[in-house]
Amino acid sequence: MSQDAVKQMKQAVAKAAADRVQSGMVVGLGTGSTTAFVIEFLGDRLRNGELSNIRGVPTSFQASVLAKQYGIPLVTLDDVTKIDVAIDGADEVDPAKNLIKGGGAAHTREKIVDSLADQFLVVVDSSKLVERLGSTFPVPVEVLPLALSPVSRALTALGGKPELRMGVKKDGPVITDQGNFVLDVTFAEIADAAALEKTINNIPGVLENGLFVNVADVVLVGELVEGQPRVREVV
Ligand SMILES: O=C(CO)[C@H](O)[C@H](O)COP(=O)(O)O
Repeated sequence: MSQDAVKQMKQAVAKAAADRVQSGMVVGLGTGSTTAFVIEFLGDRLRNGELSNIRGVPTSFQASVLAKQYGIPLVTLDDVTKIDVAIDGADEVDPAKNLIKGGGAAHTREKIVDSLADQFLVVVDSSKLVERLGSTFPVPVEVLPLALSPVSRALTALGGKPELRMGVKKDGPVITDQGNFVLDVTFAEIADAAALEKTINNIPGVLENGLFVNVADVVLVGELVEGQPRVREVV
């Protein structure tokens, strides 16, 4: 599929999600290329007066920068007791709306914000839909640097193949917004994603992993039908 086709799907689903936000809402702002369009469309709606008084809770440095650029006031988790909706992307979505996230190394903050929201709305293009989690994307695991070796051994003992995520346009490993490393862990098969999510998080030195089981409420999918962008909801 061409880059342009993927962009059209991402823009269509981002617009549909941004259109669901109402004035006065506190909105969790996800990370990635699809949510970048969501933030842009929210900014458009604020600017043209369609929307007012929203506040954003960013899930990453990227989301903060974009929100400031598009005029969305930001708050922290100390400032609000309620997030009305969180809008975030995903790397894989299974038929039960379970996810793998963390392609942008932001899954730790994303899981906090997305889990707190009254509604967690996932925005993906159709290439992200899979029958089984782990079939196209490894499980990202954020790890404290000092625990890299023992955590890698523990993940290998679980049947995974951990690989330290390396930077692009940077020598050395990716450093998360919290100052940690990311291990991308490939599993031959993930039979029980809920159990694996808990097991990985129980390894000392692991901050969070990218399995999001029973967190998503709504999944919107951007697709191209006969060359035209269309959005549908996973039911
Ligand atoms: O989990 C994420 C970042 O940690 C992203 O939401 C995920 O990688 C999807 O990104 P994109 O919208 O660019 O495809």
